[in-house]
Amino acid sequence: MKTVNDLEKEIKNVDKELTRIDAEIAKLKNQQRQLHEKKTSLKNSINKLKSDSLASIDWAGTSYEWSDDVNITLQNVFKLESFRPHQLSAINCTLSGQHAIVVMPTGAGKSLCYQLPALIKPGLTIVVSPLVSLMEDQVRSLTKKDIPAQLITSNTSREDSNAALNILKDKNSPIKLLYVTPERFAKSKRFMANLQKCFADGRLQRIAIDEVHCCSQWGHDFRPDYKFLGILSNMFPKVPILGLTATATAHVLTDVQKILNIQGCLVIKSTFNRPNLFYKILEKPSSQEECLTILEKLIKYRYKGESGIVYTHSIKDCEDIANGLRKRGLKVASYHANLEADARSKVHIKWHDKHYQAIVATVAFGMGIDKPDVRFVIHHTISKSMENYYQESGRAGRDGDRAECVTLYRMQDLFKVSTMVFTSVGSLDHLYGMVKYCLNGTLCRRQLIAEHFDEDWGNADCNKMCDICSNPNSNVREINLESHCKTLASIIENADKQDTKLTAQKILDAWFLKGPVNLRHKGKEPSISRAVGEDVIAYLLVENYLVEDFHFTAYSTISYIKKGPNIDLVQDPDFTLKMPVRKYSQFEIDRPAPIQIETNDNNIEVKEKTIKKRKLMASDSSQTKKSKTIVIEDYSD
Ligand SMILES: Nc1ncnc2c1ncn2[C@@H]1O[C@H](COP(=O)(O)OP(=O)(O)OP(=O)(O)O)[C@@H](O)[C@H]1O
Repeated sequence: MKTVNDLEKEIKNVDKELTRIDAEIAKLKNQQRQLHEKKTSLKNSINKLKSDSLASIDWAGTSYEWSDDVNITLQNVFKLESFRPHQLSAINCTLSGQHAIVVMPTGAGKSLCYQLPALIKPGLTIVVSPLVSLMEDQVRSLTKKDIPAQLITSNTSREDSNAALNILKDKNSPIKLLYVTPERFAKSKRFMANLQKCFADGRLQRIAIDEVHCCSQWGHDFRPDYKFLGILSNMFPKVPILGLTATATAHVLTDVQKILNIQGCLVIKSTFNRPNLFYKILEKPSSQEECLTILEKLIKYRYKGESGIVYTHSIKDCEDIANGLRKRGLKVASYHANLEADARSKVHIKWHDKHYQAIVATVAFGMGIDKPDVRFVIHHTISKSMENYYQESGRAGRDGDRAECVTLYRMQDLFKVSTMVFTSVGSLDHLYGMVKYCLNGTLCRRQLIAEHFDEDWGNADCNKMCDICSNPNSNVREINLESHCKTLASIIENADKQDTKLTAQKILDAWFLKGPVNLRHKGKEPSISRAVGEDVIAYLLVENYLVEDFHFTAYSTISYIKKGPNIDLVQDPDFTLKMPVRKYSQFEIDRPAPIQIETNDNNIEVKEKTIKKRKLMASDSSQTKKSKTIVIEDYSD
């Protein structure tokens, strides 16, 4: 008979064995993980090789069997003289029946890559597009060119929708492009059945998927219904898929190919630099009235007679600002998600036709704004990421002429946005990327955008088209942050002891010896201005010396500030941290903006529009001299 001791000994041995097995399992799991990683990396390498081998083909050639037709269609139907970079490659590739993803910046001309091929061969091109306004715009502009195009949206009447669905079945239908939302694939069995019929009849020529990054959760605009599009490549073999996006991060592109099941396809990517856009950060005043004055002056004087967009953070802001500007005599309209689809369409059209000078919008006014002459995009509040900022500001200057992207920044807006986005994974990092762009006072703004897209543009690529490069001689003052960090940490610790949470404003108050006496810093008032103090707090947040701590109340979310993981570094005697102090460069909000783009060699690339204006000016002898000067400041408007 075994004793308790014997049994306990046995348990110990079993435990030992279990520990050994656990260790073995952990080791095997680790090996398994490594093998999975290796497999993924090998698959990626195969896809990359496939993609590279496709890329080695001369897609921009002009000796394809369809090349003559392509050229004639470009000139006679689209009334365009020549292709923009990568358009011809995308067209030849998709006409060859290859899957491809085209990555071009906003306004670079992605639509032509599927609109033109649609006219070259018989059959129908399906265009998947996420937004009704985008589809309406495109169908409107195609119809103007006598290109037969149709759309089916949730706003389409039952009758029109039936007619549109019949296009898929009708072998004699003249329609060349049919625009649908991704929801149509996911939710309408009738649509899918008709599409299968279209394929069986050999009429399904191509599937173009606009804003294809919406497939990926890593993209900035994930739409669950886009995932459903993954079935298309198997369901319709040999029908080329052409994905188009302005989102270029490698992660998103790989993910999109995987979801659409077109790994190893040709990826055509152009640079993201938009040389005609001038980037500028303006200091945002604290009161709405002062903000309105800035917007009023910009729209009335700097952008006199020009079209633009003012992006706002919320529907309330959007309405308030639009009303405020209207009271100041400006022709503007608001655009946001609470407006009926019909009202939104009307606003869009009236803006397009210059009845409204500017649209004051939330980000609901988004993809597919096909207005080439947008001369300004003003962000009244910062975007939630650099990716979003690039897309939103990129709606300016699609015609290639100079346009301006102005962002009004102040620290408080960081919290307006963070309290709205913090629940989604990675959103704070994205927002802090945007804040870094605004806080930057030394690096070319274009360079910061380039880094975001894994590109490298030298200063020459900017040509003084940002507020930093256009003002290169300003002396940059740096301030040491070590003692400020310590002060801010002690303010937070002191409040903690009193069970009080501090917002950034309260910390600023305590730091500048304002607000409740018990929370105030015990030392001297800092030698910097409160505006620089705001930048210091924002800087320490984005660099993880401070962190936001979100709390819900019944009506809102509050962002309190706590010490961050890096704050302990301050204890190290060798610790140093410097922040360049921003200096706002001169920017005349009440005089017309320049209208030309400078080239590398400091000559002026006089745009067609400028030449026309110059000709007008030359007829007035008193102006003739001015028209010949090198730095052209055009105030003729
Ligand atoms: N080859 C070309 N020559 C001159 N203009 C062109 C050419 N291709 C396109 N465009 C014009 O450029 C403008 C922008 O084109 P498009 O709407 O296709 O851009 P996009 O890349 O699709 O932008 P987004 O990402 O916002 O959808 C349009 O006004 C279009 O007519």
